[in-house]
Amino acid sequence: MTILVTGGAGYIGSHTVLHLKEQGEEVVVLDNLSRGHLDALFEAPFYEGDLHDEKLLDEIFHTYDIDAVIHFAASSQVGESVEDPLKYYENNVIGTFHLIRKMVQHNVNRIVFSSTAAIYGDPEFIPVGETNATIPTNPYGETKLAIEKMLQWSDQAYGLKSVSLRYFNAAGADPQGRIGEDHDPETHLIPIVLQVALGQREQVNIFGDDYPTEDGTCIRDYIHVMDLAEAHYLAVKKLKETNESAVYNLGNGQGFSVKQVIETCERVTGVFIPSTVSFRRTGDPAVLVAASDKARGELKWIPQYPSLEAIVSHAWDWHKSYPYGFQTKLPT
Ligand SMILES: NC(=O)c1ccc[n+]([C@@H]2O[C@H](COP(=O)([O-])OP(=O)(O)OC[C@H]3O[C@@H](n4cnc5c(N)ncnc54)[C@H](O)[C@@H]3O)[C@@H](O)[C@H]2O)c1
Ligand SMILES: O=c1ccn([C@@H]2O[C@H](COP(=O)(O)OP(=O)(O)O[C@H]3O[C@H](CO)[C@@H](O)[C@H](O)[C@H]3O)[C@@H](O)[C@H]2O)c(=O)[nH]1
Repeated sequence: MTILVTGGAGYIGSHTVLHLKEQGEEVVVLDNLSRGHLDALFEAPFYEGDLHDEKLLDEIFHTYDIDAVIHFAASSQVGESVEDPLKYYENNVIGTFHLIRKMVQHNVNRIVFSSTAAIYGDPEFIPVGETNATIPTNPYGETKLAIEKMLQWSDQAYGLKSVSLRYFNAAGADPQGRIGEDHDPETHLIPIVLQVALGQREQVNIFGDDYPTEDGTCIRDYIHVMDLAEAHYLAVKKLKETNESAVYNLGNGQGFSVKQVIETCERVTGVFIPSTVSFRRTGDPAVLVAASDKARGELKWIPQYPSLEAIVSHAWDWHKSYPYGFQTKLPT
């Protein structure tokens, strides 16, 4: 297959590109490098450009016979989306609109879309199944939900088949240490805690300890980035086999509080992690834990690295080798 990966120089995208290449698939990458890194890419044809650039999309779809698109390119920070919602509507909703319009015009009719647990908002039932109500608590989740709906209507109208993968919290790194998570600024919990372990930050700021959870801090379901990569591969194959649209949650089904994540990082790194408690971050739901039985059953998806220790330990290996990101690999 030839697969166009948008956002393929980003964190989850680059791990998926690596996995697809290892499975022998052809990959073409489109990324505007606003958050991605050339160093994260493995020998794939690369277009530096934007989803909004329809001429560039025409060029890609003319040049390659694309079997499917895996669409990661987006803005994806919950806090930023609350502060600047229009950025999220522009980059996520309008950006995807251009992509879908060009796919329809060029008769490319399979897409795997990066959706998110954030579309559920503060779920009534835990673990959250795909049929739970979708009431986002932040603009980021709203834009992802709008895209899911755009995809559903595009299936009905144009026969565009999609799999929306609602992932919970991506974490970890390539177990062989070739690539990892490099965001500047970093906003995700695990890399921030590891930056404290590396001595790059003085402490972790815990966003609220007055949530209705056992220790008062937010609970999330952390899923290894390579397990997400495999789920994308399985989703593309399923789309090709069945030609049916679907929606799947992707998580481990186990929740960890912010404090438990910090404790796990202390165990893995052997370093004491100082922390302080501040106000809640607006838009954060208290608990997000996935029911992923549907993906396990229909995609035959079996996460290989479900333990938080393994996830943190792969992330730690990468951060130790590249303490300030891709530009700073230390000699081994
Ligand atoms: N990280 C998570 O925990 C998580 C969880 C659920 C869903 N997601 C979704 O998964 C996807 C990937 O997330 P990530 O953590 O790898 O993010 P990331 O920021 O590392 O990757 C996104 C990539 O898309 C590129 N990009 C952004 N806007 C673009 C545009 N308009 N045109 C071209 N390229 C553009 C960026 O340069 C970056 O390389 C996103 O859609 C995100 O919403 C992430
Ligand atoms: O310095 C920090 C950073 C985070 N947190 C907390 O840690 C948890 C995890 O936060 P973070 O790593 O920023 O992830 P989320 O905000 O849960 O969002 C991630 O996970 C979502 C799915 O659950 C995705 O949709 C988003 O794209 C992705 O960024 C949250 O409770 C935060 O409040 C802190 O307490 N301190």
